[in-house]
Amino acid sequence: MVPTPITVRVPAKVNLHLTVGDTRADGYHELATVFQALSLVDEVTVRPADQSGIDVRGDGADSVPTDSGNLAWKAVRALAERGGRDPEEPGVQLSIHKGIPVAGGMAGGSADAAGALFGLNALWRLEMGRDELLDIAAELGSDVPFALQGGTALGTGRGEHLVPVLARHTYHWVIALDSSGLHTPGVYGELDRLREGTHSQRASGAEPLLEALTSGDPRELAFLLGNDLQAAAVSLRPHLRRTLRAGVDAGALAGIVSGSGPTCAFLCSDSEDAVRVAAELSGAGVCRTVRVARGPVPGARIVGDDHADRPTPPTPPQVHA
Ligand SMILES: C[C@](O)(CO)[C@H](O)COP(=O)(O)OP(=O)(O)OC[C@H]1O[C@@H](n2ccc(N)nc2=O)[C@H](O)[C@@H]1O
Ligand SMILES: Nc1ncnc2c1ncn2[C@@H]1O[C@H](COP(=O)(O)OP(=O)(O)OP(=O)(O)O)[C@@H](O)[C@H]1O
Repeated sequence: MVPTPITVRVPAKVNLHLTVGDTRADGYHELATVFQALSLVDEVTVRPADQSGIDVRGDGADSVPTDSGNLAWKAVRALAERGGRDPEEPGVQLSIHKGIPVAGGMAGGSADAAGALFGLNALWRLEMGRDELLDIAAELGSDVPFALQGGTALGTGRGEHLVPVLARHTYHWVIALDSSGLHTPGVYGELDRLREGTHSQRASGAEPLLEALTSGDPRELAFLLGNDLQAAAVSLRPHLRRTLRAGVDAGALAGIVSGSGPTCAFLCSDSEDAVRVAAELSGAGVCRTVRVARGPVPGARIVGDDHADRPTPPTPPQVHA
């Protein structure tokens, strides 16, 4: 019997808090970050095929590689290696539908890699558990483990060590997409450059923000959003200053550059406010387009299968019950 294709939905992320520490010997920066998964998603479909291939549709699809440079294809190879399979025998067709902006600082490539891992684990019946998938994910990129896990989580190391944060409340966001992407290593490099010879300001610890997440009051959270990479993204794209101001002028509680940017995320009081802010921001001419999103949402999950097929982990430790 030919296995049916499996489609996995995977969320974008925003860093509610991101402290960038020193550069490590391996070239990565030590991070302390709080991720939140948003309802802006990519869908990754995996199906057996005579010849392996990748097709990409949706927003920004033209700038996504369809060869071995695609992070989702690297995930196929990594999973095959770990599972003792030949990824070409039989082949795999990966179909990616992009809803997450490409090179936007919302971990779109990481989401696709997580989707490929999760989908193929099911398609190939490898039955790898959560920890093994997270381990492979971390080898692929710093943001990939969070795309698998979703929700809200504290990330340390280079961002790959996760502790889930229990956030019972839903937050409403407006996402402003820029006309072209930013290269993540370039943004870290710009931060290093800005910091050279200065005692630059670093975001303070994440504890107050974790505290605010337990209250569920978006006003408390808005006050504590912070991203060390924002200064670097704004330095590379000075017009982001105007975008950030326009979102707040439109009625958002606060605006922040998402990760390495250039996407900006605006926290709003409630869903109605988010729709109002999105409409006004869209008319302000400061970004390519806007989206409304909510968070937190779950990590990678098979479409049409909300309960089964997720590797069931032992309950992980949680910050702030
Ligand atoms: C900006 C964030 O999205 C915040 O969550 C992430 O730190 C980036 O994660 P990512 O895109 O998965 O990054 P990776 O693929 O692991 O690394 C890409 C490049 O970003 C820089 N990088 C990334 C993570 C980190 N902790 N320090 C770094 O300096 C390095 O130059 C690295 O070569
Ligand atoms: N599946 C993929 N989707 C998007 N881009 C990909 C993918 N695979 C490889 N890439 C390449 O990676 C680059 C960064 O893409 P991505 O959308 O992951 O950036 P990002 O969201 O800023 O990443 P992050 O927030 O994790 O730093 C793109 O310019 C593209 O060339």
